[in-house]
Amino acid sequence: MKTFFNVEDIGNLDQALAEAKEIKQNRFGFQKLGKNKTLLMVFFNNSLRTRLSTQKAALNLGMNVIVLDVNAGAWKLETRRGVIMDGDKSEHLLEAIPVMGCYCDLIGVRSFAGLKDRDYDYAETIVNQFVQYSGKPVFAMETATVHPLQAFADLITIEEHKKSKRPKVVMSWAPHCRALPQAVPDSFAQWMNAADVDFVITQPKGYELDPKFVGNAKVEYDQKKALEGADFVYAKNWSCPGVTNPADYGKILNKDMNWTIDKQHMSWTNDGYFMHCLPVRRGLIVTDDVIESDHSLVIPEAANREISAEVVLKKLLESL
Ligand SMILES: NCCC[C@H](NC(=O)CCC(=O)O)C(=O)O
Ligand SMILES: NC(=O)OP(=O)(O)O
Repeated sequence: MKTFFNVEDIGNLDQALAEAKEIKQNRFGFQKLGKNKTLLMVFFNNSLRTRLSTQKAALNLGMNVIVLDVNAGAWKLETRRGVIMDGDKSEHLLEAIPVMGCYCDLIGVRSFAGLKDRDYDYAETIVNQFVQYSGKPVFAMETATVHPLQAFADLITIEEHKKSKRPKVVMSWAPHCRALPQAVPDSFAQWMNAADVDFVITQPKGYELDPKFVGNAKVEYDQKKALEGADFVYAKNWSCPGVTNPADYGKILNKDMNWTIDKQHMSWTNDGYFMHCLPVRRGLIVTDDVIESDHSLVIPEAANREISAEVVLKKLLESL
């Protein structure tokens, strides 16, 4: 595996899940693979889980790890080409990327959508420059449109908790006070479409995700109908993806608190589990009683981030 952005990159999904199970039982079994290899993690945005779990996974594999927080100590980076750099940006991304590539063997990049220019975000402009100019394998730690380490960890968690061969998984939009990217729901949809689950997306009108991620998923605008019989409820906010109206890209169109996942919402499910990638805003996305209940999987999901990252790093190391 030379890059990790989409579900296809991991190869056969059943095999990847089997590998995750094996690694979970023996996380230090491949220490030789990472010896004298360096992972560079580049963060343009905040992180708790991705930062810690990916670093832990690399250490499990015997790797060395360097972390760069671009906004805390590095030179401010210019990303546009053809500009006179007489502002506050001291260095161009086109020099910074190959320089970063000199010091490592693998690069993880976190660079969220700016939510201002849909074409710029959906072309994955920043991360593709890392792929093109770093000379090293690059993987997503949440980019403008994908967060595959999260989706893979979520799938592992569903596999561990499912009570039927083909569970019903419902991804529900929920309200939020800030405009959030679509990377988490995009990737979750992509991975659920590839997995052996009955997948439904529910959202208010105007929040339709990009068709390339929705694929053949069922879209149900009535949240109650969608949640009926659900085995897993995957809550997430996202801002307007601008599919039906490009001018609305990145906007908050709706803050309807009837979409907040509370006890009543969970009572419509098949004794379902609650899931969220975290960080989560209580009172907006989910109520305290639901996230604290014994049917909340938010901590096991976060724990499985170490496992998804280890499988991915192992595959990238094997291809060096
Ligand atoms: N990596 C997990 C989610 C990251 C991001 N959430 C956020 O920015 C939440 C910030 C806040 O609640 O203020 C998102 O939705 O893509
Ligand atoms: N779920 C997730 O990616 O969390 P962080 O943003 O804290 O890394």
